[in-house]
Amino acid sequence: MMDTKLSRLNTNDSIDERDSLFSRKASSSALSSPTLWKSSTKLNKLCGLNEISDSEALDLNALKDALSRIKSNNEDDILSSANPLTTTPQEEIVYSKWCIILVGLPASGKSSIVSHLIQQLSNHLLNLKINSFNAGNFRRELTHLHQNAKFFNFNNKEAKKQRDLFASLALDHLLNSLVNDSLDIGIFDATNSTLERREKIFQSIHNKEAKSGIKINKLILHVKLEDQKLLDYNIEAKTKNQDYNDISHDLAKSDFIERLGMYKIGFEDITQNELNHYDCVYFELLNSKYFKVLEPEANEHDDDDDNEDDEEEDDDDVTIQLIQKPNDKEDVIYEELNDFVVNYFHNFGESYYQDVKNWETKIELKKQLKKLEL
Ligand SMILES: Nc1ncnc2c1ncn2[C@@H]1O[C@H](COP(=O)(O)OP(=O)(O)OP(=O)(O)O)[C@@H](O)[C@H]1O
Ligand SMILES: O=P(O)(O)OC[C@H]1O[C@](O)(CO)[C@@H](O)[C@@H]1O
Repeated sequence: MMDTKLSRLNTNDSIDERDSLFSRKASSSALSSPTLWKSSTKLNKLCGLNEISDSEALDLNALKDALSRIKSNNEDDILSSANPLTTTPQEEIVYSKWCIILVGLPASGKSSIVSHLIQQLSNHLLNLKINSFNAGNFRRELTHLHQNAKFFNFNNKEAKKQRDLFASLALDHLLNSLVNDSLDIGIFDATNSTLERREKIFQSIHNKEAKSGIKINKLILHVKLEDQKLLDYNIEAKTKNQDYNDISHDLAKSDFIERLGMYKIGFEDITQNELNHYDCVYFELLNSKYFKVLEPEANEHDDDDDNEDDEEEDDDDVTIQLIQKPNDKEDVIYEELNDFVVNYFHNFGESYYQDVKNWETKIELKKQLKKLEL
């Protein structure tokens, strides 16, 4: 293990990516066309927050139909949420293929970090084809309705089936894009909260590699949030996302907190033992500030072997922790990914912390004003 000081990259763009992935409206397509769903009467009744309290069954056949449409329609890019993919044939560069699997509770910052990742890598790697595939966007686009917190209850078997289906639609779309070479890096943005889900993901990637003969590098990016102030800010931002259009702020907030509670109960943390079964790199980003990097070779080491002195966090001057120094890989994408996580705080996290601070100050001022008015 070794400690390293973070260093600033030249690119220090100011960022306000709040809800950028959610506010990007998907382009029109067969999938988003309302006519596809006209026959599904159940869908019309599904989970309006103000209307009904529980999740009802989705028409799974209609969704499977949607899946086959995705498979047969490659230019259908509705639900991926990044930059347009452009390449100039004469300048075409051959990159290795990567699937980045996000793991993390709702509002931990996954989608925000994904948009930062896309921004940085697109800036640094010429003609890189990178895109994110968000399971929540598939849910929203395919149902056009608000799912309330009950939909995220892990004991709700029907809802779980549906969530798994939306996730598999997103993953399928991602993997197809990788093997048909319309994509170099596919980012799978979902909570991916359970061991069962993660095993399915790795199995799907394995099957796709076997069928296509194309090597897909795998990376888990585990986004953790343990700072209550940051979480409060994120939850506030979440009340403005597409799940809560036309819902009052207070109702949206309490519903999202309930949703988060469901996920906290159902979430299965990634263990060393689990990682040992996957051939993947593992990055962890805690509070958008501290990180860990684990490479497959290092996965056999037990965490307990780590020297406790090395694990001290220095809040004033950001210290990062490397479980193992990454090998000198020649893969330019690997280098960039590593650079992204190592320098995340200086390039992106710092301005996010500033936003949170400003928000807190605003709230404090409002409180003081209210007191004066009384
Ligand atoms: N690292 C970050 N940088 C900037 N803003 C952030 C960051 N993390 C969280 N936020 C803020 O918190 C909000 C919620 O975070 P985000 O949507 O990225 O979480 P998420 O883990 O993708 O949530 P979900 O799983 O519910 O979709 C964002 O809209 C943004 O305002
Ligand atoms: O299928 P999973 O892993 O629960 O993740 C997808 C879900 O996560 C969320 O982002 C949680 O807020 C939802 O928008 C989405 O439906």
